[in-house]
Amino acid sequence: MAAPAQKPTCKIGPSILNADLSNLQESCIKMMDSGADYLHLDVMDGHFVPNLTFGHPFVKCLRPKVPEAFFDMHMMVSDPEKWVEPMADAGANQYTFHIEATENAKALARQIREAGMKVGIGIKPGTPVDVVVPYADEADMILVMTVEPGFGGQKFMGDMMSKVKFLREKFPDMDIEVDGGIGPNTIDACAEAGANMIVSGSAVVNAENPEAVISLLRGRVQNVLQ
Ligand SMILES: O=C(CO)[C@@H](O)[C@H](O)COP(=O)(O)O
Ligand SMILES: [Fe+2]
Repeated sequence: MAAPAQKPTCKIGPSILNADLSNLQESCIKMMDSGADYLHLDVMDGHFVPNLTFGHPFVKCLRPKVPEAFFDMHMMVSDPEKWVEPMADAGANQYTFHIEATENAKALARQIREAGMKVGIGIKPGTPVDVVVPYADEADMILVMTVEPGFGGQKFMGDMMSKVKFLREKFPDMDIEVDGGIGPNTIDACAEAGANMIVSGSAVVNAENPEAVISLLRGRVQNVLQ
């Protein structure tokens, strides 16, 4: 029997993309100590997006340094099928692939679940939201990108909020994540549209007081969820 549906709760997941890359362990620990609910780890392959970050060997080294953290892998890669088992083995908790990167989203979702991870499905700004609907049953979370994937520190695309609203109306119990350009000035639009998983990179990582920013973001989302 399927588990009973649970109302989505607010979760704040810092992206460490714009942190000091030579000291990611410390940045991750700092984010968790500042009240992060999870860590959003951006994997880029230089092909699906025009930038390179890190892969499963890095995740495997990071895992024991932040053993309690939930790792949400944002896989901006062209062959998402290829890295499922290595990421699971490295200690990833959720594997978010892009719908644009696979020809068989259903099979990929099954592969991820069989590997013991939660399933996230992401859409780029140019992808219509209805593309993801047939796969929603297979997913724990849908990610609506609010910037073109590839780089941190970009400008928030407010016109993506219509996608979030559409998904929230259709799937009241689903985790809906937004990612890109989110901080104190853009959180209200995300919260009002119905997002409950909030990725924030530069606004949190570059803040003098990351704890205060995380708490502000959480407060704004919780106000709407209540
Ligand atoms: O996936 C991406 C970019 O491709 C994001 O996770 C960004 O890294 C978030 O950073 P900010 O836009 O919040 O600075
Ligand atoms: Fe991301």
